[in-house]
Amino acid sequence: MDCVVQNEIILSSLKNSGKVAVMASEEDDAPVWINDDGPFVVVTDPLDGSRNIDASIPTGTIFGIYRRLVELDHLPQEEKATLNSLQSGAKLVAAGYVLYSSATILCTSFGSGTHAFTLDHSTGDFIQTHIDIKIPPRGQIYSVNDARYFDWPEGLRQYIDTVRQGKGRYPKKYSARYICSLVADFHRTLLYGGVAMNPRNHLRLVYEANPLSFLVEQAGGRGSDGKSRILSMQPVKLHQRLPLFLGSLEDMEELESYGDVQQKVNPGYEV
Ligand SMILES: O=P(O)(O)OC[C@H]1O[C@](O)(COP(=O)(O)O)[C@@H](O)[C@@H]1O
Repeated sequence: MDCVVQNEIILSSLKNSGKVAVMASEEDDAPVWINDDGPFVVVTDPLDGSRNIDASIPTGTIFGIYRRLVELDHLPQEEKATLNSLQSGAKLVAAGYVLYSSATILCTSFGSGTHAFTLDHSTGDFIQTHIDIKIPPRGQIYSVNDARYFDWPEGLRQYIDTVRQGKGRYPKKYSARYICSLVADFHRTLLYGGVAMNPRNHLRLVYEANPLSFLVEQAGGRGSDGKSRILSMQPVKLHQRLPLFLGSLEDMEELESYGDVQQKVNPGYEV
């Protein structure tokens, strides 16, 4: 499986559903208009963490669902496809991800809690295994690529140095976990608590940050760019990138209290 094939599979399923007006994918430069009468708009990162595939490290699919904006129906196709896909995360009606790991897990929210389902390979059904997930208010894990430590701003360095030593608001030493596969790092954070972050302008607002922020908020946590709530942002470009911090409420509050946590230096690491 690769990103291109996965993108095609998702597009073809959405076409067959008859329910989708437009699909915007991280893999495509522009959104694809599917059906004038489709009530929904789908944004997706079809295969996140794809650099991990050859090493059999977990990967995932992320998606968000909006209603089609009928007031835009009169516009040319290209324009309405883009504007429908640029809705603020506050307007999501559903979001989710599929984690491909030791189990295949579909985690989703329709706006009343976050729930997870595990694939039963013998029947092909997804069985509800995690009802109304609540992220612990405080975790003891931080998840970040800390090879970038010397490119971080002072606030972020101080935060990590502090929790590592157990000198923060929670008087225990934190542990580091970083799979470098956003869905997997997020899934662990949702279940165990703590904070998962990528402080540089790397992850996408539309395809990654909004859907995962919706899920974490529905589970009682917070998604921010280090300063502001992700779901309150108005995307201006489809492939807009930003720093992303997702996690337990208390950990997020503590992290944001350091103020200066967004990495400004972004040399474009080639790994
Ligand atoms: O190189 P970094 O900053 O650690 O970024 C790793 C992150 O990038 C991703 O691989 C996504 O990047 P791509 O969209 O370029 O594949 C995430 O899965 C992962 O969390």
